[in-house]
Amino acid sequence: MTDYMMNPASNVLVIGSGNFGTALAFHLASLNDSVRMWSRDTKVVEGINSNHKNIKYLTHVTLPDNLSAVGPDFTKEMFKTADVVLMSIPTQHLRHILTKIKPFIRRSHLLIMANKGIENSTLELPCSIVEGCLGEQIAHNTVYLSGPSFAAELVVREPTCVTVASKNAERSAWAQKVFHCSHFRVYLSSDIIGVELAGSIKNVLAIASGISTGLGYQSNTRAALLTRGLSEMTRMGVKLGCDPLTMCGLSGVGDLFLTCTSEKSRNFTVGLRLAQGMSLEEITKNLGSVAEGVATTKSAHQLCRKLKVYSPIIDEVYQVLYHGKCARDAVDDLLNIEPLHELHMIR
Ligand SMILES: NC(=O)c1ccc[n+]([C@@H]2O[C@H](COP(=O)([O-])OP(=O)(O)OC[C@H]3O[C@@H](n4cnc5c(N)ncnc54)[C@H](O)[C@@H]3O)[C@@H](O)[C@H]2O)c1
Ligand SMILES: O=P(O)(O)OC[C@H](O)CO
Repeated sequence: MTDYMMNPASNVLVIGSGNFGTALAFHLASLNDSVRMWSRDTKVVEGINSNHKNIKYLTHVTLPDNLSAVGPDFTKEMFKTADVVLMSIPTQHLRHILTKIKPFIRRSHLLIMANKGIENSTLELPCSIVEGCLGEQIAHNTVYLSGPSFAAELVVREPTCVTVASKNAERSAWAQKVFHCSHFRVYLSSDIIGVELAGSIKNVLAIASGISTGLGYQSNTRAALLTRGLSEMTRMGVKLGCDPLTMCGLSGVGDLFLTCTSEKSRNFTVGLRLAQGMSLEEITKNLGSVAEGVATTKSAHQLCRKLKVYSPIIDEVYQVLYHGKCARDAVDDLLNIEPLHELHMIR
């Protein structure tokens, strides 16, 4: 029997000390032997090690004694002592960081990716970026985590259910053990692309939902927007060979409901503020944290053109974000499209 099966507690290295990295590190520290968080910012590292606080993200949370910080350099030692390496870096920067840590990654590491998004320069999901940077074997063993999980709720131990997807069932089971506790449940999937695509596109739809709310539209409109958005996501998934049922899971409708209905969502907040007349530049500058949907909108719009997928909502969000289209005109144009058969181009 493999070591981790005998003793599920592990030494964890979390790369990325933002909201989600900090929340996951906090959770993992309660279940595992030791957790180290890597940050590119020396002051964040010092704050965690001297005061048990992250001075930039989730600043109110007191971090436990078995959680320490490392960085800004990467060293061989950090990886040698880790069983689990969890990445929580914004998708547009993932390739750069993976290239840096490549010499230190071993096959024995349980590598978990927690980011959501589609890379602008390549239109690739994180799973393709991992394969391109670290090779087929490591990609085969990597686990992708997604689902409805606000960082701020994880740190108050709100019951949360997520999905992990991997080509390697044993690694998924390991990840399940590493995270599992009474308030954090991990479901399994083998549809990596479906899980990652859903987690990326829901952020674009959350911007749309924020715009709709900001313009004063109410619950009927939101329900229609989410459902028609789900169709766009599903059409993309089907073209990419995913199981359409993945879109009904935690990483699909689960995260779609969460993110499109709450002001706790940064993507929803971006849409809300756009509708209130703020510029995208001003919004992203003041957010203090990444809203992946902003960059993903550009990639999703291009990907739909490439795949020849009908995507009216994604396209309108793209026009608002990148071509200065008035948000109200975008909603009017969506309301004026000719209704098709409801499941048009999905089946
Ligand atoms: N916050 C959440 O509730 C949540 C939940 C689920 C998934 N996610 C996903 O997790 C990922 C990270 O989100 P977050 O909320 O932690 O973002 P964040 O903006 O709070 O933090 C991002 C972290 O990445 C670091 N970073 C940014 N650019 C970098 C670069 N070029 N090199 C190295 N480090 C860099 C920042 O310093 C920061 O520590 C995103 O893909 C997000 O969609 C977030
Ligand atoms: O704050 P958001 O919009 O980035 O959403 C965070 C998570 O993705 C929710 O599952």
